[in-house]
Amino acid sequence: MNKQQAEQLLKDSRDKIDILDKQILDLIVERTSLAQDIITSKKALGMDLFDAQREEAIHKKLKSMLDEINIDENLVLEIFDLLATISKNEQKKYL
Ligand SMILES: O=C(O)C(=O)C[C@]1(C(=O)O)C=C[C@@H](O)C=C1
Repeated sequence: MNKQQAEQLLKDSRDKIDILDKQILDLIVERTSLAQDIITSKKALGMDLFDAQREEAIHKKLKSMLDEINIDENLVLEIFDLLATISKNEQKKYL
């Protein structure tokens, strides 16, 4: 690969990352927007905001999906734990 090809490949890759980052952000916003309905339901059902069983089930599901995928499982789980934290912080606004 020559220098020009390498520069083009880097640019193309970064352009794709920019598109994916936008999609990821949109999905985070969409996931977080469910918080109000979730906490409204939980209040009506007398449930706590934190649901350890549900978070454990999400971990289990993710681990199984990551079985065939060669990326760091613990780091991916950390990302999803952060998503749950964002949701919990959002839910707290409606307590
Ligand atoms: O499913 C719920 O009960 C939620 O509140 C959502 C969610 C999540 O973001 O995945 C957040 C907090 C709970 O502890 C469990 C899961």
